[in-house]
Amino acid sequence: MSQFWKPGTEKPRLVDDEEGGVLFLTSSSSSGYGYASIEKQRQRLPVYKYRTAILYLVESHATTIVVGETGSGKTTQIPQYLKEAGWAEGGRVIACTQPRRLAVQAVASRVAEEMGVKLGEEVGYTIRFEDATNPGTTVIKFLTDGVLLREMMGDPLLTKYSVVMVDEAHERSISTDIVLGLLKKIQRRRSDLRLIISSATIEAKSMSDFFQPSSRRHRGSESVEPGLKMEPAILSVEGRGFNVQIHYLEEPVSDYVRAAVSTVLLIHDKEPFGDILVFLTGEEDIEAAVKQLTDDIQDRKISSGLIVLPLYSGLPRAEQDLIFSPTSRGKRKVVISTNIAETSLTLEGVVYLIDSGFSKQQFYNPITDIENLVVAPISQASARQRAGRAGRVRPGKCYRLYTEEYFLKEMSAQGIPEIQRSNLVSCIIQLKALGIDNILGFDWPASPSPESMIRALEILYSLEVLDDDAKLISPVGFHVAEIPLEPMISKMILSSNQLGCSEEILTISAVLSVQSIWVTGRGVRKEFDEAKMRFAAAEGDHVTFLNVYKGFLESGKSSNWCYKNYINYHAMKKVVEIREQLQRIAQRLGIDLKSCEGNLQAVRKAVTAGFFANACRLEPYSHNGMYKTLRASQEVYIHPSSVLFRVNPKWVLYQSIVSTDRRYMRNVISIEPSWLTEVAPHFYQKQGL
Ligand SMILES: Nc1ncnc2c1ncn2[C@@H]1O[C@H](COP(=O)(O)OP(=O)(O)OP(=O)(O)O)[C@@H](O)[C@H]1O
Repeated sequence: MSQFWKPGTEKPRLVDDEEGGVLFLTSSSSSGYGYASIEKQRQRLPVYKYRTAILYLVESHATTIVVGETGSGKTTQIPQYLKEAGWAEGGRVIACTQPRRLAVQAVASRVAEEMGVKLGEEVGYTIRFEDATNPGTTVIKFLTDGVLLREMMGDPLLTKYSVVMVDEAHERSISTDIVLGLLKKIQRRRSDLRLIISSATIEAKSMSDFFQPSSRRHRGSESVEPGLKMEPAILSVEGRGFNVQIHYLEEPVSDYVRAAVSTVLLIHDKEPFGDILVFLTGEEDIEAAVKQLTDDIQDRKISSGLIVLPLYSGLPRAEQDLIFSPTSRGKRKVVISTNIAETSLTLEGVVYLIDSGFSKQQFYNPITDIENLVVAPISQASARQRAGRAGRVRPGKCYRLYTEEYFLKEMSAQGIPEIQRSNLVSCIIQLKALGIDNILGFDWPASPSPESMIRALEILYSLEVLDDDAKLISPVGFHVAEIPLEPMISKMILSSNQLGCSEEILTISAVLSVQSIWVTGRGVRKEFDEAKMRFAAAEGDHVTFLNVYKGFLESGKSSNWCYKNYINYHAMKKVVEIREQLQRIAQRLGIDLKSCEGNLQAVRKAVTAGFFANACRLEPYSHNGMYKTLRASQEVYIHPSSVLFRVNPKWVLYQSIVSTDRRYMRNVISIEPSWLTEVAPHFYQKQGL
């Protein structure tokens, strides 16, 4: 297929000679970046001209909102300016949050490099399950907003931080929104705490409205510093790194994976060297693109020089890190990614950017309690962030796989905040653990629907982590809140302690935390089904996972073994990683690490103790495998990927639902109905079961 590219109307902003001319590289390899000293590179970033203004505003205002183009230097420079100005003196720490783990690590290592210090000492980072900081020496700390939220459980006023910078605030992840609401609350108690809210595409006005002091807030303030302004300041950083030329399609395409592959080959044929970053939506279409690209290269007998690298959250760390390795001369790297690379990342060699215009997004319906991950159009703000991954160390080109008219007329300016389209169970338990009892009255930057909140409270109540007054029950509620997984999985882990099967349940929890351990896209369906049958357990998917995990360990964690058995090697390595981390947390919570030695009833009961609310019964006389949920009498079916597909036991539990033509249950296990009343008598009444 061919594409018809036309340059977009976004005016190319030419690089000011003085600002960026010297940085222009003729060398295609990333190693060329070393020509200018790091100090010079820092001074050439647009944000440098605003250094004094930023420091003045932070000094004089409780909250400063910084809006600046992608690549202008907000993330890497502002924390350093603050440190240079003394905000890290006296044992205080400067925090900078990011919505994504990958960005946290990448920016922390860049800042450590710029400061000439070892990562993990003066500059450190913390992400879920990984802490690379030194409490004695770290003064600039990058962390996900989810981790900052967890830190608040131990230190509600965040006393060790002098400044918290919430970066990429436009993303409006659930954690970002909760963090913003809580920081506003903390400010009322700590006027010495400074906030910086930054992004390239944030709606500064609405953010500023959110942080306006209310009279109520003033009354509650304790000893406001003299001269400190509580009204937020807004600073707009003008200028960008390098020009990124935007190209749109003349006609829409229906198959964006195919279009992305063709565009990669087109660039490789026609354009000078420079790496390519492609944004697709998820593991399946990324792996499909990797395969198509590899096949096309072979068919066309191109002496390729192309190094194709997938990037998604399900990949183990070592594989993800390959995207940062420098490209050797004569080679071209193609990174095919989900939106985990959308914000804050600088991949030095990237010159060309291909944007499919889609991402996978969560949509939750509180009435049916069904959460769907669907492929949906991105917003203009996301498209700008994606384009901003090029043009960071040299000029770039961005190919949008949609028309300009579509960008201007169909794409929304900003996405819907995650809090308004997600299940709130995890979010509410965290707020409760922080002592926020009046959830409905919480000051949200964007309010979630009352239905979602009520549904989440109901689920937490049924899990027996909240009492009749909707307060966390000690200690179980606090333990569930402490395990960084969805509360139903956490509850299952805690229950495994009494049932003597924590070893097995930790494995199951780790598998439930990755997307899928099966490789479905390869070869013939029949072969895949046969491979799966080698591990299949009559009890269902959870027990099957135990068999796969055992086989993987016995094979010496062999990739070959995975390949032969249609098992996703990357996912299995991730399972091993997550399991190790969960084991440490379980020990900290006093859970005995014990195996039930094949007593599968204990394992199934522990799963029931977490997921009892997702119980379903096969409809009597059903010929097509129709189940009804016990809770809402919803019609559901076992997903074809489950080992219980067509087996249809009478009583089952599921982990999640995916809706396509029907509502399908994923990760299904058979149970005895009597266990429901045994583990959750408060939830199920004996009658009728
Ligand atoms: N790892 C790196 N290698 C080389 N240059 C880098 C690296 N990280 C950052 N830079 C340089 O610093 C510039 C500023 O990056 P920074 O992440 O601070 O920008 P930003 O304004 O926060 O952008 P964004 O909103 O896209 O995150 C980049 O455009 C690039 O020139």
